Amino acid sequence: MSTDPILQDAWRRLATLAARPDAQRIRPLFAADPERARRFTVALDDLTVDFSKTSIDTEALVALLDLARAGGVEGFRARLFAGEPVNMTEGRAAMHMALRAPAGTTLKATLPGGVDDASALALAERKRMQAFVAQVHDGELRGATGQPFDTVLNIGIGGSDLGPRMASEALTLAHGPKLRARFLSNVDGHGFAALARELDPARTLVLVASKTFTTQETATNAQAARAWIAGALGEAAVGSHFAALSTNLKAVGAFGIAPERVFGFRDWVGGRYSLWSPVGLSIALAAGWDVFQAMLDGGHAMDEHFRSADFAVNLPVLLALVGIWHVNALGLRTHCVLAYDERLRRFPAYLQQLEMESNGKSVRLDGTPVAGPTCPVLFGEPGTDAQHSFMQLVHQGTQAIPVDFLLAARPDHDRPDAHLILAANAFAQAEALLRGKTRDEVEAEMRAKGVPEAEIARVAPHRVFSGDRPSTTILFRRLDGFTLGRLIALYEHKVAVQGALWGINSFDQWGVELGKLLASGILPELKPGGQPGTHDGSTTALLTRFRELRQES
Ligand SMILES: O=P(O)(O)OC[C@H]1O[C@](O)(CO)[C@@H](O)[C@@H]1O
Repeated sequence: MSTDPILQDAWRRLATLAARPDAQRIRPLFAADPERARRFTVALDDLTVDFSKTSIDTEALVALLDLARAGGVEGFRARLFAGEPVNMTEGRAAMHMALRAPAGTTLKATLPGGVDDASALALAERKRMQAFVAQVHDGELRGATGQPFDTVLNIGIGGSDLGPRMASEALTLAHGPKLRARFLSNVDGHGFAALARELDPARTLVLVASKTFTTQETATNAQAARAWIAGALGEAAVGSHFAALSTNLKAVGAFGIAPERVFGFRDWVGGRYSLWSPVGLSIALAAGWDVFQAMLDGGHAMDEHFRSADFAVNLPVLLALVGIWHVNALGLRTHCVLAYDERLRRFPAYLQQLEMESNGKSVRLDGTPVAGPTCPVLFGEPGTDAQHSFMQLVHQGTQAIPVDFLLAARPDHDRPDAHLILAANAFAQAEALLRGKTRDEVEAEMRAKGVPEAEIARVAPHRVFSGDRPSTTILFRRLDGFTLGRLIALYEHKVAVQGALWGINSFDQWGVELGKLLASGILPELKPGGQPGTHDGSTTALLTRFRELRQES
């Protein structure tokens, strides 16, 4: 818990406002203020964020903005962009902004061993990537048999998979890819088996994406792909079918990938922020360089906005504060993201890592426990699919779940009727969450249909919607590279602002380590002749049963 009295006051003020009897009501706020929608909507060009369908009123907004100031968000933002080691447990900067900065920018980044000219390094590597992409697209770079590549297979996991997978899908679904992209993340061999059935090794370019190049899943899958290429085309073919995206050039060399096929980056890029780095090569190969560059430009535009806009109109800051209101003031511990856009179907999966790996923490920078909740559990699916699965719970479950709705005004297909149906559903869901349906309305509706009174009494309670369920709508003109870049950077900075306010380090991920360590101990026990180790009773019994089941014919 912070000891700063101004900050403590700011948190207390928020708690007081949240304790008001109507703190979760939203409809009365619209009734009281005809200008509410306008006053609680902020835009950056076409990118429009409407948080009027939350229970944040003027007082709460003032208190939240005060909290942002008292919580040192300005200072944090300055340290972030100055390349200071904001990732204090690893002594590193979080300078992913340098990866999308245009030529002429000077962004530095602290590493454990010194300071990097981050934007210059990023630009140099981007030029190499661009040349590589052009060579693949032009057919200058081909597979060992002389055939041009028709598929890029990205092997990576976590940030080395989720961002590239999400973005390449988002940017190619409308018009088709320049090069088909496939992704292999899970160490489960079924994934590779399915890809090996589908892909032609002679026409597949394999990218091994791993920041550390030590990740077990990626190493296992990369070896499988290597054996697959070598088995089909001969050992000598391997070199022309592989490239690597990593910070660990030594380990890449040991794997046997030639330096000219290695695209590097530095430790000031966190895994979940790496899609802007060479880890995004599959995006550029699939969607084209211009689209990838537009995504970088969009990310940079959001950086500039975040860096310079007053907090009252600063989209990442406001999105962060809306989340703080829900999580800390109102105690809502889940968050749903519904992109009404098939192209963004992997966006919630991507955000799960961005938000939960960044802010799923319970210890403050100074090592003391946090005073309240931090990152909510995030989930989502594309709309309208979500409406036919979990939206029942969002409308009528026992707790309010704040929702982010995302929607493009213009589709990139030629069926405007379908897009209008999609859009109508997005708006209707947000409206239904807000408006709800009273018992009186339900009964009147049933009566008008001639339903008998006994039946009305029996069923009506089940058809009531409480309403006053919060949502934020993010509306934009089109989902192109630029807008996708803006959206991703919007959420990145939102997460960073929340982390700063919670007083935690958003840029490390120690919570993934223990499971990795235990898995490496269990693996030899599972191998033939392996000796059972010391575990809790449940794990010992499960390991025994697993071995028995494997032996049964
Ligand atoms: O790119 P790497 O080093 O293979 O790591 C993959 C992922 O593993 C993690 O370190 C933790 O699971 C993520 O943060 C990262 O994105």
